[in-house]
Amino acid sequence: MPDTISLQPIGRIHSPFTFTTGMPIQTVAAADVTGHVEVFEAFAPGLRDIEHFDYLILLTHLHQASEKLEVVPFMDTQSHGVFATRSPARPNRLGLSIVRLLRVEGCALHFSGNDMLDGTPVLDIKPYVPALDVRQTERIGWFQQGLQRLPETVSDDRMK
Ligand SMILES: C[S@@+](CC[C@H](N)C(=O)[O-])C[C@H]1O[C@@H](n2cnc3c(N)ncnc32)[C@H](O)[C@@H]1O
Repeated sequence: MPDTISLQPIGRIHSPFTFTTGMPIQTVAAADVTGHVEVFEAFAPGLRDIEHFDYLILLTHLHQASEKLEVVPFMDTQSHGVFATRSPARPNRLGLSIVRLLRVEGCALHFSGNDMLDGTPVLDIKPYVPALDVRQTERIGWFQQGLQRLPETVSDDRMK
């Protein structure tokens, strides 16, 4: 296995958020906040048929985050191992945002549900398919309590 893997962004996020402080922490809590993915021209053929999906999974590089192994998540006051959280500060700084596709204009994918900074590099886009992506589960760890905070929690700069 290689020690490092180099990835090429396929696009970038256009978002109203230029600072992490005060912005939404998850797309599900920011359903009214719009943005768009600018897909770079070289990747345009990969967009064929994408307009037939309501939701997309955006895999992003949260480029302004730091890399941590233990964090106090936005929705908790206790520290957790980063892999038990959705913290942006993590090895490789990968983000996963499920967004609602509003319309496609050329290489621009307009969406609602936005928890990404302006300029966030996009590494991949996948269609969200409930039959593949949804599981019923009761065991959600510390989120069992933490999710109660989701509606009123916004980001701060602790992940820098
Ligand atoms: C908690 S993460 C969740 C991201 C994604 N929904 C996930 O679960 O992987 C969302 C937060 O990441 C931070 N963030 C968003 N875009 C970023 C970027 N490009 N660089 C650094 N931090 C970013 C903001 O603090 C935002 O509130």
